[in-house]
Amino acid sequence: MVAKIFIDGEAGTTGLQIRERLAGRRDLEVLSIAPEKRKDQDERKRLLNAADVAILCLPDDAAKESVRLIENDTTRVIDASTAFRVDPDWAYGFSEMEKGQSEKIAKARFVANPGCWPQGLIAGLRPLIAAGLVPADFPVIYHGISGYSGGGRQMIEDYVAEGSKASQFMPYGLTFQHKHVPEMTLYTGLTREPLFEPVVGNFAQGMTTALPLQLGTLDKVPTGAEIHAAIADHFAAIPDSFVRVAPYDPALGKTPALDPQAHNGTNTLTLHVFANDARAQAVVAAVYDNLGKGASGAAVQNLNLMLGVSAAESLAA
Ligand SMILES: NC(=O)C1=CN([C@@H]2O[C@H](COP(=O)(O)OP(=O)(O)OC[C@H]3O[C@@H](n4cnc5c(N)ncnc54)[C@H](OP(=O)(O)O)[C@@H]3O)[C@@H](O)[C@H]2O)C=CC1
Ligand SMILES: CC(=O)N[C@@H](CCC(=O)OP(=O)(O)O)C(=O)O
Repeated sequence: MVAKIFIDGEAGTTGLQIRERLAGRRDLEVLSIAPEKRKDQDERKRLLNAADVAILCLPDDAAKESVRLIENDTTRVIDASTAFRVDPDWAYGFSEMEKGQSEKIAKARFVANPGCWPQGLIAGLRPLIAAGLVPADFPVIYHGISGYSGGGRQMIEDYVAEGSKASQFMPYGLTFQHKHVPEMTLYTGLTREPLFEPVVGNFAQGMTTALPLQLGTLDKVPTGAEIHAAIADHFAAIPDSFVRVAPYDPALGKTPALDPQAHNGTNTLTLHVFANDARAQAVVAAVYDNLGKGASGAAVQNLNLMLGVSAAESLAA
């Protein structure tokens, strides 16, 4: 069977990248909307209801509207927005988050694709809380730098227009109420909200995030090797994982592998552990493409799970 896919918001940053990733797939038919009708409710409704899977690449309010426009019981949905990420009726689309998550996604009718920023934190912290190395009420600080495509079409246009005059390093969200905080809290297993300090850089695509850990206040201070082992063991047990864990090297003080653009164009997320046991300090860093594993790559990974297509098959399709 050839599955019909409709990308609502196909002309936007995330939608375009999904289209590119699906180009050449013979197991799918992409239902396209005429550019002049892309905000026409009747035409979107027709296509949403004709699709086997609708992928929503829209602002939150428009994504909620698309879900309301689906009148049948069959169209399945992957939503790239923030609208449904902590909704218990939606499966969270980070398949490597825990054993069994990919099966939940495969069976789900509604899948909320994860936010770009939350994935680096969930990937690095959830295994540490689950292993009891870091308590659930730990005062977590999480920060990182993202390429400007993370801000969508408008931010891309602004940065391109300003060119080299645009800020190289622009911290934002300094009221600490970023829309990703609820999702970060829920899926890491934290009982206290993390302090999140994001930065946009003057480059288009890619991100590096960091979770610094001041471990000296804990009754039992985990070593860097224990932190690395908990994370590596978690991902080793996940089939078809796109999350890699770099080998642990306590002597490594700096590494070009932390370049935010290192994984651009891929669906890979790599975790790195750095630690100084004598100082009871560690950092878990993540490198990935905000438009890859952070958005469109994850959406295609989830689509493949929902259609029962393996990653290898999808490349061959
Ligand atoms: N960029 C990123 O790194 C990531 C983005 N996301 C999320 O994915 C979603 C899409 O983001 P992104 O692709 O960056 O955003 P863009 O602004 O690049 O694209 C959004 C698209 O939706 C269209 N659109 C807006 N309102 C409507 C509407 N009412 N009906 C139909 N189409 C509409 C826009 O058209 P027009 O431009 O003409 O207004 C545009 O084509 C957002 O919810 C975002 O938060 C998730 C993960 C990462
Ligand atoms: C650089 C930049 O502005 N990034 C966006 C996040 C992009 C993203 O992936 O957020 P969603 O998944 O929720 O869309 C932001 O911080 O709001």
